[in-house]
Amino acid sequence: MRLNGEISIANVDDDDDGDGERKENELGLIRSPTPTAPPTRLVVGYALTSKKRQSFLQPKLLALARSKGILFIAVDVKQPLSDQGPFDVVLHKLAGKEWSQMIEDYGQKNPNVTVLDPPDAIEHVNNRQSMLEDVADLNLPDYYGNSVIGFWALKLLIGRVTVPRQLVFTTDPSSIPHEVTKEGLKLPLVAKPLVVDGSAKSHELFLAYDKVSLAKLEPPLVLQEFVNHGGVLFKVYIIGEFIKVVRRFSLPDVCKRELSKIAGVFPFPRVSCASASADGADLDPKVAELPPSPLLEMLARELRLRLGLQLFNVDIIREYGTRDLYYIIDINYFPGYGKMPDYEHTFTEFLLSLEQSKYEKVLVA
Ligand SMILES: O=P(O)(O)O[C@H]1[C@H](O)[C@@H](OP(=O)(O)O)[C@H](OP(=O)(O)O)[C@@H](OP(=O)(O)O)[C@H]1O
Ligand SMILES: Nc1ncnc2c1ncn2[C@@H]1O[C@H](COP(=O)(O)OP(=O)(O)O)[C@@H](O)[C@H]1O
Ligand SMILES: [Mg+2]
Ligand SMILES: [Mg+2]
Repeated sequence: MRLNGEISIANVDDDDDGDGERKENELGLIRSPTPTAPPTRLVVGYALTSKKRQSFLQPKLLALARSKGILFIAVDVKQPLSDQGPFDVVLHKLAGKEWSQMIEDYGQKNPNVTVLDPPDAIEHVNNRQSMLEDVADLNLPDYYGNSVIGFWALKLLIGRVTVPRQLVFTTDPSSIPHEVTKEGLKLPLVAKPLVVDGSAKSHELFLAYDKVSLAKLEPPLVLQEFVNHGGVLFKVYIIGEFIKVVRRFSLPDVCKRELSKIAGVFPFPRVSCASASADGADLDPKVAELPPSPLLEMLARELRLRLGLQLFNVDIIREYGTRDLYYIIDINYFPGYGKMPDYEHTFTEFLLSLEQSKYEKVLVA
């Protein structure tokens, strides 16, 4: 922590590419980007892809953070982390074992630095099988004090959360039709690459209308039952204890008639990723109604603890025709926060809360 801003020295040449981010000088000292900048309270090192830097490190975030004494500094992934900084927080989303190992070692050697988030926790949600295991295991009665009354009150008041049935295939696509029949998975099915590695390919999904065509798919993949949900999904952004839910357009429902007439597997575009939000759209109120806040709060809290992550979002759909049956279909580490309304305020507050909790720990110790 730099409550006194003791290592700041003024140098207007600091921000040499004009992006508002702070740079280090040759001595590794951190300098204020403008002579009037407030004292440095928190130094955040970031290791992000250029796509992520563009979408996340927007000028409005950098400017607000700077006004609160938070500095963002690019990590040089080719140099040892311990030779850089010093950082209070390291924010990262990069693929690869080498980086994971580097950040893991750094976190262990520097327990005072907050690494957002631990690489093993990220790896867990980068696999479409393990990402949903924690949801499937959520024990709602336990959460509400193990009482039968609590369980029913919860179900009636705020709804049920589950995951679609799914199977994993790692080899031999020719066995898929038989396995799907044996396990009684219902058509249509969504085929998703097993591992999410940030590549476009890991988001190439298919909708399968018949079993025979499933043999054409390329493992490793998961096959997940498609759940009709009225074409709208809820993206629940989590930043520490903060939650924000938005509506996004999703795939349209598939009716029985359509299913009986069509055969094949069809790629579909990343509908829900489009920045066009469904929030202002003229939607059926039953489809548009947001999941109840207590449900989202419970889910976010429980998942944050179970997953060991502070930065993630969850894609939730509500089964069409039900008022309260929710399915979690996807969990993303460090998602596109840049599309979240007011993200710059939320993220800045979050970073300051990390500083505050460190400060409180020091006082207690
Ligand atoms: O999986 P869905 O629900 O579509 O959400 C995606 C994933 O989190 C992407 O991460 P990844 O590709 O690692 O899975 C992320 O891309 P980046 O992290 O590469 O930016 C997208 O950010 P935006 O493209 O900013 O929306 C976000 O919308
Ligand atoms: N089981 C499902 N039922 C209905 N629609 C689904 C299901 N799984 C995925 N979708 C649709 O496909 C989109 C992409 O799937 P998702 O699992 O979120 O993958 P990605 O990680 O690429 O976003 C979702 O936003 C939703 O529109
Ligand atoms: Mg998704
Ligand atoms: Mg995803």
